Amino acid sequence: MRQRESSTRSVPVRRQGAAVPWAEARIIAGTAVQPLPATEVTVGQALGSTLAEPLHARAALPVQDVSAMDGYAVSGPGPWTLHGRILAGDRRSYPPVLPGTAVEVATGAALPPGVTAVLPYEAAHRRDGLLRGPAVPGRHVRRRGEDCRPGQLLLPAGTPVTPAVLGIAAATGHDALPVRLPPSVAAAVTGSELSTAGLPGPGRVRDAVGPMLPGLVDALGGTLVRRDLLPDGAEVLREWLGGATADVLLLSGATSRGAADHARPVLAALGARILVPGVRCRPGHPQFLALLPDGRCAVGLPGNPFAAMAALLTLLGPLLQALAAGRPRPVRYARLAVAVPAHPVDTRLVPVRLAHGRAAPVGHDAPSLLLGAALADALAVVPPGGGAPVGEVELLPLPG
Ligand SMILES: Nc1nc2c(c(=O)[nH]1)N[C@H]1C(S)=C(S)[C@@H](COP(=O)(O)OP(=O)(O)OC[C@H]3O[C@@H](n4cnc5c(N)ncnc54)[C@H](O)[C@@H]3O)O[C@H]1N2
Ligand code: MOO
Repeated sequence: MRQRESSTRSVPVRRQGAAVPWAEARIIAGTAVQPLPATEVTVGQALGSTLAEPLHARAALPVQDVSAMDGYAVSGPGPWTLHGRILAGDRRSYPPVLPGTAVEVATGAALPPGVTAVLPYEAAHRRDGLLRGPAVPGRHVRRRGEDCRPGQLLLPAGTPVTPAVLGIAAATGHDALPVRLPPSVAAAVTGSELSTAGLPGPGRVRDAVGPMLPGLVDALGGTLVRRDLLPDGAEVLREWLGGATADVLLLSGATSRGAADHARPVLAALGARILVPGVRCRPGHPQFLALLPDGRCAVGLPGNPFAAMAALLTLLGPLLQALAAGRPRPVRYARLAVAVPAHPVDTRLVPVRLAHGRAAPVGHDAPSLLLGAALADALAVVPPGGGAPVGEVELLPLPG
């Protein structure tokens, strides 16, 4: 398995209302919205957000010459006579270390002028009041600014704020960071047959989409701030859309063209423009992307649970990336362990396990069933074409 940057391609013109090829649907989602406004938060609050501006070092690291080892800071060739001890954090000012003398130092201790090397305890011998050992000039001395200079560009805007980013920001003197917070997502899971507890039974289907949403949204870079289970009905959906204030709205179920499938007509009545009317993929072809008059997007997820997951990974990822103005995530590829038949015209999203750089299909991938996805590490993107795919396929990683 290896990684590549995703490429930017132009979107061809096509018949209005027709389902869109999978890759094109993702490009449309990734260009449908403007980035959210930037905000300043403390370093402690920034995890999971995206840098809105480049991060520069506010100070040199290290800020002064320091020892990289516990031992003796020596001047010139040995043997040396030993004078005093300096610990990390010691703010007293020490006189220069003269040739032929040494001072005991802790790792991180500031080195006085005149030090030419640090001799670790393990390499030092003390006898007859003298210190001896191999002190190569410059060895175990960390010079001021050798890790980074003040003002140095450390990270570009668009970098996801990970634990390491918090650490380097704090180390170079930042207390607050300009970021774009993870976009907020509100979801309406629709279906009068759905229940949230107990056994499924005649006319009762346990909601399998709702429980997936927090983890999937989080893995794609957003935060699920609201999740409601709604009965079928145009009015209830209209009311929900009117009250949902999140950056992105998700509707699961009701995406198709049946008597209880209200999502598209309700959005049309609200003045939404359908950007992606359907996606040429399996499962998940009834998914859609709509642009509301206020500039927010609504994503329609098919009710079948594995189809809902496939749709979420297809459209929500690029949409959240665009809202956060995040740098493109590396695209992962792997070779399929066995030949997987391609569909003549639709992209297939196939649950696979990864081992030894190969992707092996796990089966159990009916649109209504999440067992394959639960067994899998990723969904393999098998492009259309009829014959068995050759070479590598793109992977959509699954959280966990
Ligand atoms: N005439 C057509 N019918 C259908 C088409 C089509 O193209 N033409 N597409 C089929 C495909 S593919 C899918 S997927 C579904 C999508 O349907 P909806 O999004 O309208 O969803 P529902 O009809 O409400 O439900 C479909 C199925 O999934 C079950 N479901 C719904 N929500 C959940 C949930 N949260 N947890 C578990 N199961 C859920 C629901 O009970 C139905 O069995 O349309 C096909 N029909
Ligand atoms: O495409 Mo549906 O989304 O097969 O289950």
